[in-house]
Amino acid sequence: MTIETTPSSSSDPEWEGIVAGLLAAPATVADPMGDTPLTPPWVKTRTGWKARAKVGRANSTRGFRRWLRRQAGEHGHAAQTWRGIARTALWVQGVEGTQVLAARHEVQHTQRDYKAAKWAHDKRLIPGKEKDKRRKEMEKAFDESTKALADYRRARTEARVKRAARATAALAPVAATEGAGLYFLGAPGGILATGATLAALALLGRRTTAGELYTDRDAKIGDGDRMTDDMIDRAFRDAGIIKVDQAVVFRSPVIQDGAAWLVHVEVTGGITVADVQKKTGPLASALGIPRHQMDIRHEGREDQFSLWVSMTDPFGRTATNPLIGTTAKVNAWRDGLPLAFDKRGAIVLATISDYSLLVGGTTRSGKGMAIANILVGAMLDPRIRVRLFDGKGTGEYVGIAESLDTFVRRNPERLLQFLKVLAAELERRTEILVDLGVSKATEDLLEQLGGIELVIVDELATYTVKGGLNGQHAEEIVELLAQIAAVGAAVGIVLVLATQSPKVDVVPSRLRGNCAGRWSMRVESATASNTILGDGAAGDGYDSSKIENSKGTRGRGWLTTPDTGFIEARSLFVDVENGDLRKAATAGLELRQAAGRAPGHCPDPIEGQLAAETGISMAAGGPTGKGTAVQAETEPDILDHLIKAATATGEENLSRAEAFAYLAGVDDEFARGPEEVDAAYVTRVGSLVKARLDDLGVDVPVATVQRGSQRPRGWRLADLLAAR
Ligand SMILES: Nc1ncnc2c1ncn2[C@@H]1O[C@H](COP(=O)(O)OP(=O)(O)OP(=O)(O)O)[C@@H](O)[C@H]1O
Repeated sequence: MTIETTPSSSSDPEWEGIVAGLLAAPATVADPMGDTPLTPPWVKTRTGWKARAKVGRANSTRGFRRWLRRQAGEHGHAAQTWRGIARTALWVQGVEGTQVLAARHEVQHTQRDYKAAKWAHDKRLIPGKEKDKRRKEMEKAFDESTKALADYRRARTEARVKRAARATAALAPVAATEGAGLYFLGAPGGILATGATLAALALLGRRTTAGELYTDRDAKIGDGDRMTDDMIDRAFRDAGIIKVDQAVVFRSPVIQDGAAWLVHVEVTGGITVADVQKKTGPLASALGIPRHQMDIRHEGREDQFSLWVSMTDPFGRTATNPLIGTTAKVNAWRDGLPLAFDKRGAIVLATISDYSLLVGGTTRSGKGMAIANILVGAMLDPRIRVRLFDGKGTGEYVGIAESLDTFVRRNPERLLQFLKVLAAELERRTEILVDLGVSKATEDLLEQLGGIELVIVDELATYTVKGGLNGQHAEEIVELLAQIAAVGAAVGIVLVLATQSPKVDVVPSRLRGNCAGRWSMRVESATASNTILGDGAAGDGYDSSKIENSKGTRGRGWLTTPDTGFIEARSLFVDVENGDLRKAATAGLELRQAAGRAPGHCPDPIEGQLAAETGISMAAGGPTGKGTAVQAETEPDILDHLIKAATATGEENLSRAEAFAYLAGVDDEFARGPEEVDAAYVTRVGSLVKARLDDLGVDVPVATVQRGSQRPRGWRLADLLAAR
């Protein structure tokens, strides 16, 4: 099973619209002087405008978020405006206040001196000469006090005049703007003018008290900022990916990809993409976003990659499996089955041609959904024989049993019998390839090999735990699963194994190692995550225990294959409860009927062999149709006997002699009487078979079969099954 991703753009109607617009756009107008701006013509088409509007909307949202964040600090616009008002008030106040204060202080001082001189002068019994002196001192102090008072009054008046002038200078433009606004535009004009005044005040207050101007040099994408070369360089340094003397080389400008940013970069100095991927966590925090909003994708060279950063949670949405509602055939071998979507919204396709897949996750993490996606796709490729072993044993898949080539519920013994037959089938197919001189099945060889075998085992723990139910088969089951997983895909036999107990006793490392596709949904611990993804994966940052436990994260997980490496993905949605899976199964059954391959109604070497060995075929859920490996209540009729006998021959047909011999063993009526001669016996038993078939209301055409050099008459297995 190979996992590939296809850009969702191929299925994105918007993108298709853009491409259509591009094709429909008029040819570029000649520009011999090369002086018109380089604007691709599609930009001016309807779809072009729509795309620009989308980008514009995203930018406005970002701008608003950035503005909101700025408001919280001292660079906020409200803080700026207050500072502007305070600064203007301070300017209007001016420095004259100090002079007024000094003059007032002088007045108080001189008045105190005058009072002291007057008191000294007014004393009695002072000799005349001294009295004169004191009078002169008193008069001098009085003059000084009067002068100081005059100076103070002058300073005060001067200060008032200057303040009034400055206040007028400050208020006049405000009043003029406000007046003009109201006069010319009425209330909206008044609002506009107020806005202008506030903007002017914000401009005056744009420096903080420490003199700093607002700068977004340290801003992060998470702060609502646009991604820039500078920001990426800084983030790489902060995350410790590059050193001070190293730089990130930009192979493209930073472009906007819907609600995300995309840039193609190169790292130097021996750093590889793997090194960068291991630092995803620190890099994401340097950019101020959760790590699942960032995607680093290898691009050809070891040092080149694309960096994609989303403003929103890429897995915060569900995406429905695009095959829901389809009844047309799909080519699972060549095109793949839609399984999940990745961070960039591309559909992840699983092509049933290269690897087996192991899916793990705790209960309610979305394993069932992963299997539902595989089933939906597999149903629509009638070349696939879908064989489902449900270890949970619930009724989950009973509704689609009719469309399954094998359906068995919770029966380790049957799985073991099945795997033994499948291992023999694997050998048979390998021999065919060896004879043809090829190492791997191709699409052209599929028919010759016997189609594609897709074996789904849901809840491995039922089958692989030694101490579990029928634990005596566990060792053999694990060994056979591991062998088939290792080489099966090359001959068209693919396993999908799911477990909700990612422990080594459920998934031994040998089994995991042979499943090259691994998908771990949310698990409880890093060890459990490693049990699915491989040792050391959690240490490298691929850890499914870090996926949050919430409804919105169901179906999310880490997926790894040799083609994609580790990618984070969320399974596509199949509304099982509302019958999506059933609809796909019905469509699948119709496709199989049309191709003469309906489960239980066509030769099936594996179930045929098992029926011969055990007496029960589990095609379409077995005799009960519910996946229980027990014989149906009713007695087998003539048709059952003939089908069983035809399957047992291994020739896919049955001669009359073989049929009579078989029937004689199961029903006394068909036994030869002691006196009966050959001709009489053949005539009697031949008529009896016909009568029994007539009783059933079926008509099985008689065919010639090859037995050595003889060509006796008999029946084909396909005809018998069709009659059934
Ligand atoms: N990709 C997805 N998108 C939306 N919903 C999902 C997705 N995957 C799973 N869910 C929802 O999560 C729930 C659990 O999913 P599911 O039954 O597949 O989990 P599980 O691991 O198989 O659980 P259990 O072990 O109990 O069977 C279901 O209701 C399903 O609808």
